[in-house]
Amino acid sequence: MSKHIAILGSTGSIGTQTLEVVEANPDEFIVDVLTANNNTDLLIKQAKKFQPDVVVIACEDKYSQLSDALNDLPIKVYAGIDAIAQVVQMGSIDVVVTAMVGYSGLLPTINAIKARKNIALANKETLVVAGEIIQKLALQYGVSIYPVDSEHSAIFQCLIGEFENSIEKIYLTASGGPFRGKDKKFLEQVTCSQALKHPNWDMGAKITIDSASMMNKGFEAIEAKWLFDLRSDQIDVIVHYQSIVHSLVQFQDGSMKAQMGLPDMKLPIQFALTYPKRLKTNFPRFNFMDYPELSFEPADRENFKNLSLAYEAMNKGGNLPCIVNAANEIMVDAFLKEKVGFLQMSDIIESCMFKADFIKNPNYEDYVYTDREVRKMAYSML
Ligand SMILES: NC(=O)C1=CN([C@@H]2O[C@H](COP(=O)(O)OP(=O)(O)OC[C@H]3O[C@@H](n4cnc5c(N)ncnc54)[C@H](OP(=O)(O)O)[C@@H]3O)[C@@H](O)[C@H]2O)C=CC1
Ligand SMILES: CC(=O)[C@@H](O)[C@H](O)COP(=O)(O)O
Ligand SMILES: [Mn+2]
Repeated sequence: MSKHIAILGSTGSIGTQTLEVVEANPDEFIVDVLTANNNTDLLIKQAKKFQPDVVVIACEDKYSQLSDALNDLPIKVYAGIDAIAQVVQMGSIDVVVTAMVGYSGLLPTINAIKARKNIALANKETLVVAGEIIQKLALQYGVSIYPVDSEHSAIFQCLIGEFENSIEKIYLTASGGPFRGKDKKFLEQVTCSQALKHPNWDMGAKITIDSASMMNKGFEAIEAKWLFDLRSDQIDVIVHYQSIVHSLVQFQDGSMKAQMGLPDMKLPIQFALTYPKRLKTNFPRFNFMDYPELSFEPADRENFKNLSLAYEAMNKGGNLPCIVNAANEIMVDAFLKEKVGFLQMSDIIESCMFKADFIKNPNYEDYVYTDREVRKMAYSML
């Protein structure tokens, strides 16, 4: 039977690759919902091709352009962020792919879980901000959260067939980004266009900057804590610049399992949608002779302070990861607009961690409050 899917953020890097997976497997999937923020042109093309029941554009000014373009088709058109948070509850949907970027993914994910939809989770910020709430809800509503992020998909794949939680530790691999091996003197001068050149992955702008600053790996550590129920001392980061080993699990008997392959998000996306089934693909295969050496080195937490800040937030818990996320979203946006330097991003995030109200046991409203206040605070420090 075909799976009915909703893709939140269908016009982005993960969203478009999800649609490539759908197109290659027409018997497996039916697209019920597509959403975007602003990009009406692409959303219209996708709607005409995949004929979903519903499309939503977050930016309300774009509503008439979208609805005019689709008015001869049996597609319902809505606009606004509230509409995105509502459509995930549609009865027909089996799985929601959270491919929106940033904090905007949180409420739709909560609503989808409460409507008993399984989640293919790309939006790591959801777990960074509110991992505890998400995991509690998933348990309460009997929902599965399948990781899309390549490292977490790797760990998930390594855990198949392991029936007891016998994980000693996991190693998240990091490419090191475009500035691997560089010192503070160099990092002080780097530009936005240099930071946007990821060595191995073609991704949206926000995660590409996070990879360059190593905040991405810090967020992935927090994401792993919640997905796999680990303590922070069980989560290590190792730099592996080729991005072939996507992550490793070390078990209590000393055995280690890794998942490998060429860097291509279509595999983790597809597996998140088909688990436990593996579909035949024509994705390019890894050839050992193209990579006679794979290298591993420790992460540089001195020059890339964001990694330490994220671990500090994970260790202290409460709303501190939410504080880091909100400050980071403002900083990445400012860096992309050339309003802040590369190293200043970490300094301002650290100041926000120090100054913002700490809440030990936050509820959803506390996260909303924290996100709003820290955005203002970070913005005022630019
Ligand atoms: N790209 C990758 O390879 C990977 C991405 N991820 C994670 O997946 C998520 C998506 O990343 P990526 O695809 O790279 O991002 P992109 O920037 O490429 O795409 C983001 C998508 O979300 C939409 N969007 C952006 N802001 C909002 C908003 N406020 N409300 C509603 N929709 C919004 C965009 O619409 P529009 O096009 O109209 O702006 C677009 O469809 C992130 O959380 C990222 O960390 C994880 C692992 C790998
Ligand atoms: C593809 C993916 O999962 C990204 O999160 C990737 O891991 C980013 O690369 P870095 O290892 O440089 O952060
Ligand atoms: Mn990743």
